[in-house]
Amino acid sequence: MYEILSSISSVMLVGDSGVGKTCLLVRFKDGAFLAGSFISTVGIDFRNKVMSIDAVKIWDTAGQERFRSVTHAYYRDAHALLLLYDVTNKASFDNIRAWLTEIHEYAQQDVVVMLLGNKADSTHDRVVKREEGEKLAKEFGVPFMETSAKSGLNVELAFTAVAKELKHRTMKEPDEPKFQLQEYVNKEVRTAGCCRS
Ligand SMILES: Nc1nc2c(ncn2[C@@H]2O[C@H](COP(=O)(O)OP(=O)(O)OP(=O)(O)O)[C@@H](O)[C@H]2O)c(=O)[nH]1
Repeated sequence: MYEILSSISSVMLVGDSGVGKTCLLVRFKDGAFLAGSFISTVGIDFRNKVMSIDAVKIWDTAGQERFRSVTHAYYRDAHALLLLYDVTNKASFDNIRAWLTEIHEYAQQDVVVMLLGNKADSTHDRVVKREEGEKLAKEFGVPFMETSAKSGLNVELAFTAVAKELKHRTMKEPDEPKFQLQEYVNKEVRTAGCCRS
């Protein structure tokens, strides 16, 4: 147990309140969707999961502004950040720039950041196109995919991709080629409505 915990990667979920951070974590950890009433995270919470690639400790942060000072303290210990917006909420997408500024301010310089457009199952309520997410991610040089905590779309992939990147960084032989995170994501990603199993 100690060995697992000593090599554990720390992944933090960040983004506006209500974008689905807790649901994404629960979907990944337990394979279930938290339907029903929305209970906002207070401060910070975490769960551990042992994946085939590595063990990860996932920090679920509160999106509400009033808890921001609590979460700032945890940024520097994060190896990877999954930054979420909600495809049905334009403001959460517009706030991504502010989140990235905050990440640059508080997180480690070499932190792995991945942008996730969550709630991709909500076709009727969608207000942010996948292309807009792709464009923003390209602008900031971060990998991107859409996810759904409800359907499970790309949830495992989001965590697997960052875990692979982190593992590669620590285990890499000097002459080994760099792991191409975006290429891996592009190859593995599924789009909403797609029926591949
Ligand atoms: N349709 C749909 N609804 C989702 C999805 N993920 C989360 N939700 C719903 O969105 C609401 C907010 O989800 P949470 O996971 O609590 O949001 P959060 O980002 O953790 O919010 P804070 O804790 O306040 O920061 C809940 O009502 C969820 O049921 C998704 O992928 N699809």
